[in-house]
Amino acid sequence: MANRLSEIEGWKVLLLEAGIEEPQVADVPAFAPSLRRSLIDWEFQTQPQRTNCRARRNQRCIWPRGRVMGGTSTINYMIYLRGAPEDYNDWAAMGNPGWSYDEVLPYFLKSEDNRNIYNVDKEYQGTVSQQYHASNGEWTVEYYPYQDSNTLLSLEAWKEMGLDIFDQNEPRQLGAMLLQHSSRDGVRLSTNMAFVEPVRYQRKNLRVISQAYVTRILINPVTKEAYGVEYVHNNRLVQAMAVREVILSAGVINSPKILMLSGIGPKQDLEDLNITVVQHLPGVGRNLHDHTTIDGLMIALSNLTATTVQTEQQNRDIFNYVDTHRGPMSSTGPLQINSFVKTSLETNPNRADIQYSLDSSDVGNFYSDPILTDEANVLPLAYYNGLTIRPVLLAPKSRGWITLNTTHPVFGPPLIYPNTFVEQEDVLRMLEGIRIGLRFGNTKVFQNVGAQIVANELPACSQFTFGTDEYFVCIMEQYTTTLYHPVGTCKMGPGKDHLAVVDPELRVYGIKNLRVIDSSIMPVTPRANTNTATIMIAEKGSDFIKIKWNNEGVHNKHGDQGQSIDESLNYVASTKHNHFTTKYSLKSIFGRFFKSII
Ligand SMILES: Cc1cc2nc3c(=O)[nH]c(=O)nc-3n(C[C@H](O)[C@H](O)[C@H](O)COP(=O)(O)OP(=O)(O)OC[C@H]3O[C@@H](n4cnc5c(N)ncnc54)[C@H](O)[C@@H]3O)c2cc1C
Repeated sequence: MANRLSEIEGWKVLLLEAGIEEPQVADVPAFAPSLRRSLIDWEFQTQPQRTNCRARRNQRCIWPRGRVMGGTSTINYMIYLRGAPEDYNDWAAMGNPGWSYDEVLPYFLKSEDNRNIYNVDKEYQGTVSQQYHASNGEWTVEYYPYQDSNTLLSLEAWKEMGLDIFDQNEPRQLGAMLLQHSSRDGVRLSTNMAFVEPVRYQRKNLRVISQAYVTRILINPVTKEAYGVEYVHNNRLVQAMAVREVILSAGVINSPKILMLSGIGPKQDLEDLNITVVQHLPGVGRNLHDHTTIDGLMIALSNLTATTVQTEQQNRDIFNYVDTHRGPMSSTGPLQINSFVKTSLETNPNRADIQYSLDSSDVGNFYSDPILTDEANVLPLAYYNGLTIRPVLLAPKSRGWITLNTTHPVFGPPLIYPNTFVEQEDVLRMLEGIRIGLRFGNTKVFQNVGAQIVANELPACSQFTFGTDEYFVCIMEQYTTTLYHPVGTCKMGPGKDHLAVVDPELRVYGIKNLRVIDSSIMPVTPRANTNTATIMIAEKGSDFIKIKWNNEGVHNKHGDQGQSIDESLNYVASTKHNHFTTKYSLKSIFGRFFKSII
């Protein structure tokens, strides 16, 4: 958004980010898990519920979100998948003109800088049509430079299961592939590095303030016009005035939170907290859904393919990565293999309802303490002796909600009620997904290298026998986890949809000059990882703004106050990254990483 809007020289753009500058440690693909629960994570947690996360500490699942320049794209796993055409055709059919697949495809292509465009084609024997990829955008997409033997075996195992191998960023979905990622030459490429950094110090009309914590949007209660933002920076409460628009892109948890703090949301909830209601919108914080999965389905690898190595070798790999951006650190291990399958509950014959994600694991650690292992999963993805098979619920029926924390509504985390597995249909789909996952783990490909499914019962489900439906239903309730793709809390929809928060041009209902543009607007989650769709939404959203203001011009109703940035702000721009600015610091990363980040 910041990049696209500051293309217009006559506009001033102020980007406020609560988190710090992007640390260099986030660059390293294999370190992705250790960014969770660090200084650059909001560290949200779900509220205890009967149907999910029961074995987790205090019955709460962790829900990481990036609190850093680049947001969650700086801590995610970089998988580049867009979803199926039907996902977007569904959005359009729900009353959102302009959002069908044919209409959003150009916006996917606009950002894309595919560095393997011809390889993608070759890899899949010429099945990839060039119309589905582009290489002129800012956002680099590539194969990681490194694939270990388990990664390649996993693809073979899916083939043995009868899945076709092809590029799943073309319209077809059911099958498997070696994924491309949002990285450039083996280094993470966040939205910050792709879109903000290249123009940040080049364009005078773009100002970026990190560590600026937005507390509310300023709205005239009479005219219901948004005219600015209030935020805390350097322990001072500051107001920035907007001449044209305020754009909220605080993500699926904090966008609804900031709306509610600004008097926009379910009337009763706001009144309970003595917040003056500016606009009653019952959908704010509702429609929360996610790509849920489980722990506890694991393949133990034999010495033939386990990648665990001595510390000396790890150090060599790190030095090698620093020098070359190659080797085990330059990838996310077996997570590079994706597959989409359908269960018998999916009525559309061409549509996937389960995705499989294959996570590097340490079998001994996991079975000695599955909870702590999940929370403290800081080992690089490159070294493992187990593969966790995660069947992912792509089209969940259950819907949860988010509301303000009554004791600390402004600076405390909002309350997250995910409602995972409340709907029986979700449980049944997951059960089938687990059974397909077991077949995958038992393929000849894995048997031939001495790998096998671990049939140990996890502690909270030890009253059941591994392999029974009862056991797996128990696993769902106790060892729930997620791919961390929550969406939907500021739903886009037509006016007649009582849960809609924004219209199809992403304008907040009932409020002038205020849009929400992030993953929270997705009415239904795409059946794929959500980052690529979020960037598409930002591309499309910025065009809405350009079209509106280029047609209407600016009518500054705020007189002298109407500056896009409060110029009285005594702000000194930081041009340095706070962490790991030298090669040396990366080389000693194991020693220093935890002290500096966590
Ligand atoms: C561990 C993990 C792995 C993932 N892996 C993948 C993957 O491989 N592929 C994929 O496609 N998707 C993945 N995702 C999901 C994907 O990254 C997100 O869906 C996407 O980044 C969401 O973008 P967003 O703009 O909606 O929100 P965010 O990226 O979260 O951006 C919101 C921004 O607003 C800031 N903010 C919030 N509140 C305030 C405030 N009060 N004041 C100022 N600033 C504020 C935040 O700090 C943040 O920078 C993953 C997510 C996680 C957590």
